[in-house]
Amino acid sequence: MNPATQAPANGDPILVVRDLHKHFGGIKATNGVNLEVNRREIAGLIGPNGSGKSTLFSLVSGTVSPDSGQIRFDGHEIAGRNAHVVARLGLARTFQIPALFDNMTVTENLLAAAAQAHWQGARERAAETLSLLRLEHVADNRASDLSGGQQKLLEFGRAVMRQASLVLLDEVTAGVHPNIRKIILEAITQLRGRGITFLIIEHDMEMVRSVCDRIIVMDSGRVVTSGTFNDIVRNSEVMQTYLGRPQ
Ligand SMILES: Nc1ncnc2c1ncn2[C@@H]1O[C@H](COP(=O)(O)OP(=O)(O)OP(=O)(O)O)[C@@H](O)[C@H]1O
Repeated sequence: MNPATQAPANGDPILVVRDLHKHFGGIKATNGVNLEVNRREIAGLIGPNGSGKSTLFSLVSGTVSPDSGQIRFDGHEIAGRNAHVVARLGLARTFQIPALFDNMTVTENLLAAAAQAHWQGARERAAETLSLLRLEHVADNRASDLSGGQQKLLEFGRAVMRQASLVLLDEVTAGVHPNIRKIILEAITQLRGRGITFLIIEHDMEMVRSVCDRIIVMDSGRVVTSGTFNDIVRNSEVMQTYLGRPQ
């Protein structure tokens, strides 16, 4: 059985995005995005390169301000709010290129993430996170000495340390060894069991199939459809849009 189906989403949206626009010069990076993510859902966000997925993450997490539109997170209107405010409300994101403190150890990187959010119980949580992500053996290594895959694990761990209710993962398994990908997939499923919601940008359709309850498809700055993996695969127009262009 697909472990991702053990804790179904309950239909209560934690994130609602309405008519979200952002342009960079003449490029409409998001051009009227509408989407919802339900509590405890693992939602996949797919689409061709340049379709606006990372920009959407930046708009939702507050590192970029929208030109117009609404973003409602856990009952709060957050469009244009500062990233620190959004993080404090319980939203965490990872970046495609891990944003680590290179000269600090793995444990220190985890503790630093907690210091930015919830310090209480941070040492215990760091130990749990090291165990969840099988990073105990490198706990005292500097982040810069880790492999690329381990750095991705640590980036994920830093999001976990923030005790967020919604975690946005930007290609967290891209280019990692299959063993590390398995650790990440198991951790996502386990954390969802504890009530955390995930929105995941992912190009790897096998990863999407194995972990996501629902897939949201973007193209040219808009959401074009959403559905289960089987719905999406059956939709030949979407598959052509997604697979018919260079990735
Ligand atoms: N800071 C920026 N300045 C100028 N253009 C930008 C900026 N950020 C994004 N864009 C442009 O906006 C469009 C959407 O980019 P975005 O990175 O959101 O797409 P994406 O779907 O995440 O792509 P990928 O899968 O390659 O990461 C692209 O044309 C991109 O070049």
